[in-house]
Amino acid sequence: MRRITLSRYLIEQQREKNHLNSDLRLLIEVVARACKTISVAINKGELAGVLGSAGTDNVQGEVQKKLDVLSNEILLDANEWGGHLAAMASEEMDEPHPIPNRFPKGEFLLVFDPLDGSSNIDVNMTVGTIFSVLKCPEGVEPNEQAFLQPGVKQVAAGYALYGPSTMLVLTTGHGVDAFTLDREQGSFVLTQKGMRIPEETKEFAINMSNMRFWEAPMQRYINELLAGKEGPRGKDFNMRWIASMVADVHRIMTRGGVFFYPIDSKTKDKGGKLRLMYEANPMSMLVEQAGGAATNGLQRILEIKPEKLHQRVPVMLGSKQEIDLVTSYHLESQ
Ligand SMILES: O=P(O)(O)OC[C@H]1O[C@](O)(COP(=O)(O)O)[C@@H](O)[C@@H]1O
Ligand SMILES: [Mg+2]
Ligand SMILES: [Mg+2]
Repeated sequence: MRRITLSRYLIEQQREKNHLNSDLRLLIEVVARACKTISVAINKGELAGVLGSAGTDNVQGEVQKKLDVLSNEILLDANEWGGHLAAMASEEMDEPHPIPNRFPKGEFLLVFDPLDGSSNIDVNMTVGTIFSVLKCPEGVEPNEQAFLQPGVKQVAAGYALYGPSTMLVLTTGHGVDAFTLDREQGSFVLTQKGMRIPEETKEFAINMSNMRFWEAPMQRYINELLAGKEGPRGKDFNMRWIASMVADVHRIMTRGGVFFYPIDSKTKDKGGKLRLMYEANPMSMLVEQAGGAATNGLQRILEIKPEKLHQRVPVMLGSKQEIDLVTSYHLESQ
């Protein structure tokens, strides 16, 4: 089989298809390299002393794990000096991180959730990194305002999955391709071209322990799934919940399904649990590029105009038929 490394793939995407320019190519290569470094640290686990809490809180008021902080630093260090970025923003930092003056600057803005699924770290379960790329509007300072663009403006998005094997799943707006890390060679190799999410599914992912806190349309939808063959849906559904969005979304990208983090009475004041810029937007771009759908219950996530960097949103994404149905329940109840 012809082995296509990520480097070769990106050069071909640039040269033959004109899907990206050399700065975006460099950016993706650098992010991929940083993800390899994060993967090595996660793989060593306790041996590298990277497990456990860092003893600090992030801007979201969440306890930071050592790996949250380390992954954030790895992504910042790797991306500062290449000349491809104007600034970076991260779930783990209060403010955007401008490129220091000693380095050249570029046209792109990089946004990331350095370590997703933090509660899985200490139990040796799958976690990931999520990233999104925007263009810095011309003549605009790369401050918070520059980042507040709807998800439709993303020029690339992807995630690294640190599971039994490490994978990189990527879109530059022309479908979704997946790469697997060959640890001996140290390179990501193309292993799946054109990932597609089937329109129909019998599998859903949601944290059911929050059911009593959900709003009526979400309760109605899930109750109908739980009613199985005898209920209005006329079929039995299966459930999975890994509590790492990257892992749950990767399963959906691979074999279909739906993922929900709806608004509930516990998170209503904050607007939801998951973050629009770091989690919802990049995942929605990937899901739509693979033929699925992503809404906040009322509208396409990618069309939401962010009001602040750390904004949170309800998230419903995956197989199109299910997302259309659950969205229609929310719209009806308006
Ligand atoms: O613990 P819960 O409520 O099931 O939430 C799990 C969700 O929280 C997250 O872990 C949030 O991400 P972070 O680990 O980056 O904060 C998602 O990956 C996941 O889907
Ligand atoms: Mg996350
Ligand atoms: Mg995180």
